[in-house]
Amino acid sequence: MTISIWRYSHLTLAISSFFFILIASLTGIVLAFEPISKKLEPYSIENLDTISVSETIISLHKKYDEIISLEIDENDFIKTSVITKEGNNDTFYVDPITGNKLGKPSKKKPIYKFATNLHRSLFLKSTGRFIIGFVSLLLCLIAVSGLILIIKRQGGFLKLFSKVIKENFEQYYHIIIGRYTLIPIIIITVTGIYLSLDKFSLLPSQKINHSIDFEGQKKSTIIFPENFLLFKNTKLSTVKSIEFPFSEDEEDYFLLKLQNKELVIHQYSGAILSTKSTTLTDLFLHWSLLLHTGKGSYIWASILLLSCLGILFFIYSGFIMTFTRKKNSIIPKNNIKKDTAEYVILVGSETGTTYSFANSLYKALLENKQKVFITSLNNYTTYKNCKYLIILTATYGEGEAPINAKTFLTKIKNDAINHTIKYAVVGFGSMAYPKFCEYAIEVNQTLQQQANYSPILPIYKINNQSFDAFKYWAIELGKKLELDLHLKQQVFKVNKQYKLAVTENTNINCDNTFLVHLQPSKKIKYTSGDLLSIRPKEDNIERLYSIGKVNQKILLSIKKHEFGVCSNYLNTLNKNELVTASIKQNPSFHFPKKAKEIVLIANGTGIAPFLGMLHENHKQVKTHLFWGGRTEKSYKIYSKFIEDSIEKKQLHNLHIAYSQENTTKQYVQDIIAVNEEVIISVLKNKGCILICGSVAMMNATFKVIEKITVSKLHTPIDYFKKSNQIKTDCY
Ligand SMILES: Cc1cc2nc3c(=O)[nH]c(=O)nc-3n(C[C@H](O)[C@H](O)[C@H](O)COP(=O)(O)O)c2cc1C
Repeated sequence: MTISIWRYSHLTLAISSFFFILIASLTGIVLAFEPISKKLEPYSIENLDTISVSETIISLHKKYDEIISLEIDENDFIKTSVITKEGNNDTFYVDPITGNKLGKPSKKKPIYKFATNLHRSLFLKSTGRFIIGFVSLLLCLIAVSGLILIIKRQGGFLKLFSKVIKENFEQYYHIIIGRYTLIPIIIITVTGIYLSLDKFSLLPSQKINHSIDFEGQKKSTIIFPENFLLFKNTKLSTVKSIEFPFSEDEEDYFLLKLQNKELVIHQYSGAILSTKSTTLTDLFLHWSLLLHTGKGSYIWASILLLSCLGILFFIYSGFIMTFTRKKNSIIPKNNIKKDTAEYVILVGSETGTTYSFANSLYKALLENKQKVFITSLNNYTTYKNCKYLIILTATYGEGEAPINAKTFLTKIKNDAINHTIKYAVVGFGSMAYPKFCEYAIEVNQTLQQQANYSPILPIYKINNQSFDAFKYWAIELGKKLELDLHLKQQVFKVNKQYKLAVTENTNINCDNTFLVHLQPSKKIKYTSGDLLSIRPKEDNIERLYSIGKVNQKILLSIKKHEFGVCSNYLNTLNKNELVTASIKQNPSFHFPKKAKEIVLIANGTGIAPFLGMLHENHKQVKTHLFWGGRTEKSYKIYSKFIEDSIEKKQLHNLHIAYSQENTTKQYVQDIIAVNEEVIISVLKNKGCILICGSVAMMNATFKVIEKITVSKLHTPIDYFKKSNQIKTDCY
């Protein structure tokens, strides 16, 4: 079964029961406080396993005329009903050793009464009870389908608790909280269903019937109850309740309810007249009540409370995820028939973002007066006049097709075309996954093997939905097609914008690189490794720069590109000029707080976040920096930051590779290979490796590290990536 069937079921169940689940969780939160507050009352009796029923009867008889009943609840409070020496009926919590009255049982507070009624039956009596029971079942199914989704997403049951790749806040915490609340939620729902079945008398009969033969009983000598052997040997910890004989009639008896059985006891001889074990139905009912309500345990009640809060978060995050997916997945309405189109855009998407890219390409082609048809990959069919097939697709699971592309490969393999079609494939994926853009690669390979298909451009892979990268690809496509493809980004959400003043802007060096120092106009939260998002007025396209935090200022290292709108804009800024930008938190690329040894690897401008991290390495954690640049002059621009860190013992080893300095070119991966002992020691000692810079450098570095981990640590590099010991921020 595909992930999407489970996702569909999860979503449908959640939407259909959302309102009732919301009420049940809100009231559940209120009700969870009841057992907690009860537990805080001062009536709990300790060491019930050392006090016998006899001792209790003796002490109560000393103080009161008659005992009617004794009850021990889940909080170890002992409630008794007595007739006092003054002849009055009284019910209170009692101390079994002294017989002293401890306090009166309090009445249920109105808020709890209200919440209980709403929680149990929505104030609708039997109909409400039925709805709530049914909703418990739905919630249980939602939890189970959620579990299956997580297992599928993580790549198997054993990886259930392995690292979750963060796509966005809602998705990430939906999974993280889901993993921890899953078992309590299943317990809440199963016990809820059981309690409902009981209310509708759908459980096997649970009444215990004692049959007592009083005729067969001999007239016995009178023994006082406190001297009954059974009462002497029975400790209060095993007792649920005792009903005392109502009158002196010999046919009136003691009814002793223990945790696992019920006994009828002759009131004069102490003989056991009948014993019946508690039925399984009764036992389950008892446990269902305790587990569903949290009675008797404030730890469990607190877990129930947190689970209800978790459910509220699932409602919120589920809603946001669905809404975003729906908003992203809008395919424009085609205004021509499929067989008229010369351009066909096929989209493979699961959560919808690829559609927004496809839409901007579709609009750009329309603006160029081209005949375009757009649809999803699964809808692929014949296109009579198609000259160009453009495929934009995401990758899911472990390198698999997204939901709306599952049938595409089979279809295209079985479809012979009799005219030439030029094609281009763009893969959307994330480098955080081992099989980066794998499905797009498969699509591209399949097209390569099909007769009559020829590529316009080689496959192009986009990491983390970079619109910049897509725009660049569109320019290349435009050149081939002799069209001006001006893509406009759909902007959904712009983070909070801040004004930053330029405090320093260096001259460009031999590599066209410069440093900008920016001072936020008010206090904002950021750290080295976070990203600064700038949208220049010219094109409003977001550019992301990795931040180094140095002396409470933002340090950016930027390479000026000849036609780069943003890099040229930043390069022309003078001191005190203001830049408008926002911060994108990037917690997966912060300086590790706990690692004992750290390796930082960068090339070119990728060093910027590391300059900040070294500057803030106040604990002087052992740190090695590997940097690759072109020449010694390239290094100059960073030297004062690095030398300062070495002096302050915030950087312990520096390794530099120059690619243009000597006759033999040296790259950062080469100096890593000759310093393999550093990599081994860091990975072995649960240290961390951070890589920042170009994707080409990252891939070359991965190859070298993989060789080291396999040969020296007998572990594939993926293990360290998944355990977060290797982190990247590459572009
Ligand atoms: C559960 C899950 C699995 C993913 N697996 C991969 C993968 O194996 N390879 C990859 O490159 N990207 C993977 N991605 C990233 C998506 O392909 C990427 O975020 C893409 O831009 C999403 O596009 P969409 O919103 O159109 O579905 C995965 C994302 C998720 C949520």
